[in-house]
Amino acid sequence: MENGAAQPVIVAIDGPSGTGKSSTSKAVAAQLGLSYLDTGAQYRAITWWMVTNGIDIQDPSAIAAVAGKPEIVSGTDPKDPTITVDGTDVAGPIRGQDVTSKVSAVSAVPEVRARITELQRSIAASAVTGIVVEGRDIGTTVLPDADLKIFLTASAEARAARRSGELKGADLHTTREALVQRDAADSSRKTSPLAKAGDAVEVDTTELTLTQVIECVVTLVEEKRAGK
Ligand SMILES: Nc1ncnc2c1ncn2[C@@H]1O[C@H](COP(=O)(O)OP(=O)(O)O)[C@@H](O)[C@H]1O
Ligand SMILES: Nc1ccn([C@@H]2O[C@H](COP(=O)(O)OP(=O)(O)O)[C@@H](O)[C@H]2O)c(=O)n1
Repeated sequence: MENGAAQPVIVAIDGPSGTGKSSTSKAVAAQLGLSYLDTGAQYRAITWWMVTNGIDIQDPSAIAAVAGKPEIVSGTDPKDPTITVDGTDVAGPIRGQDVTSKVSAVSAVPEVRARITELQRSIAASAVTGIVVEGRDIGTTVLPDADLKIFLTASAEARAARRSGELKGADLHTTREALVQRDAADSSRKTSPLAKAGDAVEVDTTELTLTQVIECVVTLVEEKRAGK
């Protein structure tokens, strides 16, 4: 389109846990009038369903056999993102320790990834003004043609401190160990591991405030839109 009629803009934000993906993505999307998709919430939601239905998390073939069953719906308003499974609001339970400790095993199963990836692509394709999609494999696998790809990083210490702050004073060492372990599992799985796309812009957020990270990403999106 020419003369200012904006094309939908697709922004992929990837990175390990606690680098600021969710906070940054929501703020950038709200500021720019874009939709927002938290793909981690979708993997957490399918994990919640597996746990609730007594599926053996150690058995990839058992997970694969039922991967198509739960209906996962994501609300993409950055000011009020929602997530339901078969009509039940699971926004609270998916953040619990039980789901967090099992999500890497469930999300490593190729049938789970195929199902969720298809859902993510259809949500992105239907975003009228565009969308900010955050996760682990968005730039590499889900939306390889995204207009802008960002890869957020931060030291394990900074990420653990941020997370234990959220978990109301959870032990820093335990939080750090769990986080590093989950990153290792996510980075080493065979199917679309956590990885930086070759054409992604890497932003180390260790020494940046959240406001600085948001400003940085908004500027990058605006530069892209201006055709720089
Ligand atoms: N640059 C930053 N500096 C300090 N705290 C941050 C920064 N970015 C995010 N946070 C805080 O760290 C926590 C984790 O951020 P979040 O956006 O959920 O990360 P992710 O989605 O990558 O796991 C949140 O409490 C958030 O407010
Ligand atoms: N695109 C994605 C997003 C999340 N995930 C999985 O989902 C888990 C939870 O993601 P999340 O974004 O909610 O995690 P946090 O960064 O919030 O801790 C990750 O640890 C991955 O196992 C994935 O495999 N691919």
